[in-house]
Amino acid sequence: MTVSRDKLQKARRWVVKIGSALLTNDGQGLDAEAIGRWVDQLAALRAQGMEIVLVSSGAVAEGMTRLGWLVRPKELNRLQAAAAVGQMGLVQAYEANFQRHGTHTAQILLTHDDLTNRNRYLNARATLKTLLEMGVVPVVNENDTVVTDEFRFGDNDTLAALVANLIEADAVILLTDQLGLYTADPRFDPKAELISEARAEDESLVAMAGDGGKLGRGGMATKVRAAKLAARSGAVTLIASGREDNVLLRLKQGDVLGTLLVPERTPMVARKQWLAGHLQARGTLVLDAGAVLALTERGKSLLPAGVRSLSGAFTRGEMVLLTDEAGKVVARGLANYGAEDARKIVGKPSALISAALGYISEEELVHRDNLVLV
Ligand SMILES: Nc1ncnc2c1ncn2[C@@H]1O[C@H](COP(=O)(O)OP(=O)(O)O)[C@@H](O)[C@H]1O
Ligand SMILES: N[C@@H](CCC(=O)OP(=O)(O)O)C(=O)O
Repeated sequence: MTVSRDKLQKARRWVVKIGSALLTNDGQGLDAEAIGRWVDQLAALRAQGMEIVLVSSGAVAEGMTRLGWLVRPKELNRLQAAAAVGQMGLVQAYEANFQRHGTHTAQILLTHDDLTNRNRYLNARATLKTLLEMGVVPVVNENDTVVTDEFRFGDNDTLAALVANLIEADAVILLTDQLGLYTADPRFDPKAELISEARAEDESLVAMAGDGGKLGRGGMATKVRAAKLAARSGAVTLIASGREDNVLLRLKQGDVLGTLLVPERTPMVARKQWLAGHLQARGTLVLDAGAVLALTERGKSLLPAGVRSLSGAFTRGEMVLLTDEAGKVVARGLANYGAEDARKIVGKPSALISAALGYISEEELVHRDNLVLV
């Protein structure tokens, strides 16, 4: 197994996207049996301790089937109406199948606006992370009812990548109707060859990736672009056929399937750069001298014991500044506890967290992986 495949295998948080082309069996309505098989695999991955966010297309296609429309309408309002009808079928299918495994699902409908507006972005992030903590599988789609041409993702490959950025997923799995990315569109070029691995930022991929089929929106072009977006926060992207037997389980086992697109920098470096540049700090933790040294010299996580005081109104998962006692910022990082709970545990040894709060999430207040030195 290559080093990069190993990264995919070790990844704990996956965003799995199932495209229209695959879900709707070429316009014959939702492929109920296939959905059942993907859900079985996702439930098995969850049972192995993985966190899964599902991004599912298919609302417009399923709506068209339910309404008896044979041709995809051009008018936005009719497309939106079809999506609203079809979304019911989509969530019913996932809910019923996950119920067989005793797993709850949650419907999340997002627009481009939701991910550019700071408050909505943070709320979407906190909700998704809370659902994952509770063992729920979020089922995400674009909120087709309210989007306008300027503010739509348009394709769910982009949405999947932005969701991966949002929740710092380790990998994005794009399931489609081809075995992966070929050197040219295999529908038109019989000599096209499957690419097993490439850099997500490799510009030559753009020329190879063509448009989608009659149901899908973006084809491989949007998948290649999505891989580049996902790479910003360190996620690897895997494009594979959802029709391969047990494709998700085999990927997790390390089987070499599909096309893997890896960030140029190591995922951890990319993720830290993303953290550093992207999120606005919502609070400040003042560290004692020992904690400053542990972070800056020894590469450690921040424990509650090393914090003298804190300010701000941050919630779990939000960015905080870490300063020394003179007020100099030494690092930025994502807090494992919200301000209210953090106040109850600062200065205390980790062994006392559970007594102070009645629960324990993590023994670190800010984990090393979520921390960037300034
Ligand atoms: N270089 C390429 N390699 C593989 N498939 C390609 C390539 N260029 C274009 N395609 C087309 O992209 C389609 C998949 O994208 P799309 O139809 O949007 O599906 P989805 O709904 O799964 O996103 C394939 O059916 C294929 O014909
Ligand atoms: N929101 C749309 C999905 C758009 C779409 O088809 O995306 P894709 O599967 O990436 O080609 C729907 O549910 O129909």
